Amino acid sequence: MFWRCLRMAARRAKPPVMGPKDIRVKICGLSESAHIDAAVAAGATYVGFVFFPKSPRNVSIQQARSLAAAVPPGVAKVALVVNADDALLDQIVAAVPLDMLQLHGSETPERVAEVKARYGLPVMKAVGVADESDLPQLVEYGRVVDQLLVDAKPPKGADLPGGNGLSFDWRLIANRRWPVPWMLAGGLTPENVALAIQMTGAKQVDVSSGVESAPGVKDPDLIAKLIAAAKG
Ligand SMILES: O=C(O)c1ccccc1NCC(=O)[C@H](O)[C@H](O)COP(=O)(O)O
Repeated sequence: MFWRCLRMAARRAKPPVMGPKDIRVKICGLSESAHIDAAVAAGATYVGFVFFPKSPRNVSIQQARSLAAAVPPGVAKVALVVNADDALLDQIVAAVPLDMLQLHGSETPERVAEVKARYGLPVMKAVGVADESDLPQLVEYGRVVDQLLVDAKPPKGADLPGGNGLSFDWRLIANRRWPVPWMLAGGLTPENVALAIQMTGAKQVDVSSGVESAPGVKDPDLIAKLIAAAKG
């Protein structure tokens, strides 16, 4: 009896531990259903569609609509936009069944709040990090968003505000925490993702060019390798 009570107390005292397999992965910039299938089969939690004409990963609203139909329940469909106005967002949200909006431009906290209220969808805001001075923005946006995307800051004059395959110094965010869930992004690959998770404590990662064989061309093997490496 004594030992049974002791065992039960020990079990109760154990805090729930998040194992490496619980790491959530978002594969961003998908434009072919075979690649969505590969991401889903490998255990992706989120798939992202890019609506940004300058991007090699850009999809039309009709394309995204049919890609979204191939995503099984339980995998979140994310629309990525850059400084989109209401007219564009209205069209995307009306046509594509979505679980989240990702704002990847210079949207202000006020605009983020407006988008959240207008569409009633969870909003993730990307914040570019290059050095210590970029960190206060994460606190500011953390007050209005549902999730933060902690991404590498694009180089000056870059065509794309994200998806550049560049990392930032992960030591900058080691042991930092924000009041909302967050994803680590920027230059993650099957080779470095485990170290990035270990150094930053990220529980979610977002990857685009690190699982491509050429800009905009996803590689199913790299998708599987990346997700396996992230989940330990
Ligand atoms: O991926 C794009 O082409 C893109 C275009 C415009 C804005 C954002 C874009 N990508 C944002 C993402 O969510 C990427 O997954 C994130 O920046 C990481 O990219 P990468 O370093 O290529 O893994």
